[in-house]
Amino acid sequence: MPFFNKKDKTKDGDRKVSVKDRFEFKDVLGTGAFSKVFLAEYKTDERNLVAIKCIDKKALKGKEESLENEIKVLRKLRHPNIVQLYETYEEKHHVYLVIEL
Ligand SMILES: Nc1ncnc2c1ncn2[C@@H]1O[C@H](COP(=O)(O)OP(=O)(O)OP(=O)(O)O)[C@@H](O)[C@H]1O
Repeated sequence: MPFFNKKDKTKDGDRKVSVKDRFEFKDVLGTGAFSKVFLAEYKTDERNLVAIKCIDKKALKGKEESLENEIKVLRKLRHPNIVQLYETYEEKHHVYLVIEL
């Protein structure tokens, strides 16, 4: 499932960087139908807080295309009233959307 673009496939040497390498997860901000949303902090910049939507791939089954479309649209949107999608990560069991707080 190509949920992330080339720019997001950050490599640290030969190892793909995981979302937990880059962010410290804090409180739960809310829950959605397929996801849990966490407050998180970039490990490299402690002042930089984001929301990370953690989507369970199992719960998503059959609706992957809708998520791909949502990601495509969110990547293009730039509007003061719409939270910006910064990065996406895909791991074995989850897709992570790093979103403006
Ligand atoms: N960028 C954000 N900043 C702060 N809180 C957020 C943010 N995104 C989501 N939340 C919180 O997490 C809750 C769930 O968000 P989510 O986007 O998953 O809702 P949903 O659209 O119902 O979910 P789903 O896409 O799984 O159907 C929201 O109601 C809100 O409280």
